[in-house]
Order: sequence, then structure tokens, then C-alpha cells
Amino acid sequence: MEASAALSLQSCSWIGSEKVGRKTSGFARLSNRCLEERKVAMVRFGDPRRSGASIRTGHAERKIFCCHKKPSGSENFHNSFDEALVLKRKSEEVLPYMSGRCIYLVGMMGSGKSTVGKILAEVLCYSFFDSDKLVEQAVGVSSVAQIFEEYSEAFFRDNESEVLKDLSSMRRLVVATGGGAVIRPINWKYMKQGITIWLDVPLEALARRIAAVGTASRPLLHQEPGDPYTKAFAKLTALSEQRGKAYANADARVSLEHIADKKGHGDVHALTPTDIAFEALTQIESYVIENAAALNHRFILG
Ligand SMILES: Nc1ncnc2c1ncn2[C@@H]1O[C@H](COP(=O)(O)OP(=O)(O)O)[C@@H](O)[C@H]1O
Ligand SMILES: O=C(O)C1=C[C@@H](OP(=O)(O)O)[C@@H](O)[C@H](O)C1
Repeated sequence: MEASAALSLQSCSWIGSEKVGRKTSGFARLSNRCLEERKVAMVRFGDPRRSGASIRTGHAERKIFCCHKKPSGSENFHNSFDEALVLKRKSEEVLPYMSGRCIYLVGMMGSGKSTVGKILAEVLCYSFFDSDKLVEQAVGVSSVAQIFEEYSEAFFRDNESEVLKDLSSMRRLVVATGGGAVIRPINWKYMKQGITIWLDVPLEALARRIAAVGTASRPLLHQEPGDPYTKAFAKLTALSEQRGKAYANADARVSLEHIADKKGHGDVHALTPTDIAFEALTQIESYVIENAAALNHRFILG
């Protein structure tokens, strides 16, 4: 594995969620059983800056303990205890069909892969990983933007592929992939070890979300001229034209427009991450049931 992560996960149990399952939410009360089931995750990464071209042969191996992290965010994605309960019930319905398969969330920048992924991991008692964060740890820097600036996009993509390769041998993970992970066919080979879900969000909503937090952490958007909304919208439009077909390789699609229609909302802005997580579980359930034979074959052969 050249200049990329060596990752080993030894019995995992990390809730990466900062925004879900607050003490006060119904969801937190429901998730106690999950907490007991979890163990500790340990991920080892090398640092290419210390070890030269190949970190696998390098001396500096960093250990990252993905321990059980108490949710600390101030935001509560669940509107009510009922909403949390409905989601938990859905997850209990889906879980027996999963056989420990991982879930890979794909979609454009800002589509909610991390936000929804944390909720899914919580309700399924899975561990959550954000592939961008794993790449940052592998390279030994604090942001993807720094990797693009100090190395290159190609270097980032190589590391991203290596991280996905390592994750592909694991079970019971929800992985929020980077928006561009879909462009390399080899990444599909890794992600298809699990179930891939495309979060399909209208460009205007994506640009609005990204503008609210700024473009600094997303180097592909930051270079564009204009205010944050304008530059995010322009670049996302171009990327979506290039990548549209690649996202459609996913096993299932979660369309926010479709959920908004079903719920009778005028637009997608009224949807909560819990609504989206619910739809993701519904799509996963249908996909797994409809493709049981093929999935078992895929899972067994690897
Ligand atoms: N359903 C939603 N409604 C409104 N804002 C959302 C929703 N989902 C995510 N966000 C916000 O959009 C931004 C991007 O979400 P994130 O989960 O980081 O996306 P990704 O991981 O796909 O890049 C974050 O600021 C997040 O809080
Ligand atoms: O779409 C892309 O090419 C990228 C998306 C980003 O991840 P998010 O989708 O989590 O923002 C990150 O991997 C990098 O900035 C490149």
C-alpha cells in the first residue's frame, strides 16, 4: 500500500456521533443496549511524511483508539421521542437481514453522508467511520484541504482508495465516503463488499448547506470565485454532471425529492436527517431482501 493507511480494526465499538443520541433525546435512551454490545476499536496508521514513500514499511505507526465517545453536540436531529422510536424499530426490522454487512454512503459533498451515517450507525449498533478522517489520520495532517495543498488531489485519491480497501474486509461499519470516492472503479470493488447507498440531494440544497458552514474544508469548492453559495453551486453543478452516472452504481438511492414528495413537503429543506436515515433503512431492507441470493454469494466470496 503505497503512501497510504495501514489499518487494522480490532473489535470495534465506536460511536462517532456528536450530534445524535444526546442524553435528553429518546434516541439516547433507546441506545443503551447498543453501548453494551460495543467493544473498542483500534486503528493503526502510518505517517508518510515520516516514513518516506511507503508508510507500511515506515517506523512511525500511530495508534488511534476509537473509543466510545459520548455524544456531545447541542443539536438533536430527532424531532421527537416518537421519531426516534420509529427509526429504532425500523433498524430492528432491517438488522436481521444485514448479516453484519457494512453500509457505504456515497453522494456529493454536503449530501449528509456523515450526518446520516452517524445516525444509522447508532441505531444499527454499528461503528461509524468517515473515510476523509481516516485519510487525514493516515497522512498525519488535520484536514483534507491540507492534503490537497501540500500533496495533491491524486495523492489524496490514492490514500482514499487504500482506506476503502482496508475497510472492505471489515463488518458492521457505516462508512461515510468522500464525495469523489465514486470516480475510481477500484473503489466500487471495495465498497461493493458492503451495501452502497447514494444520498441524492438537489444541488441547490447542497450549496445552501455548504454555504452555511463555509467552503474552507472542501478544497474543490474553495478555489472557485464568488460568495460561498455561488461558488459551491457552480462547482457542484459541474461535478454532478461528471459524476452522476458514477453515483448511480450504488445499490440503492435515497432521493430527498422523493422523500419530500412522500411526506407531502413542499421541498427537501423540511426533511430531518432522521427522515433520511429512515428512508435509507427502508431502501436497504428492500435491496437486501430482493437481492438475498446474489448478496450471499458476494459476501461469501468477498
Ligand atoms: N438533512 C439535513 N438538513 C439540513 N442540513 C443538513 C442535513 N444533513 C446534513 N446537514 C448539514 O449539511 C452539512 C453537510 O453535512 P455532512 O453530513 O457533513 O455531509 P457530507 O458528509 O456528505 O459531506 C453539515 O453542516 C450538516 O449539519
Ligand atoms: O467530492 C469530492 O471530490 C470530495 C469530497 C470531500 O468529502 P465530503 O463529500 O465528505 O465533503 C473530500 O473527500 C474531498 O474534499 C473531495
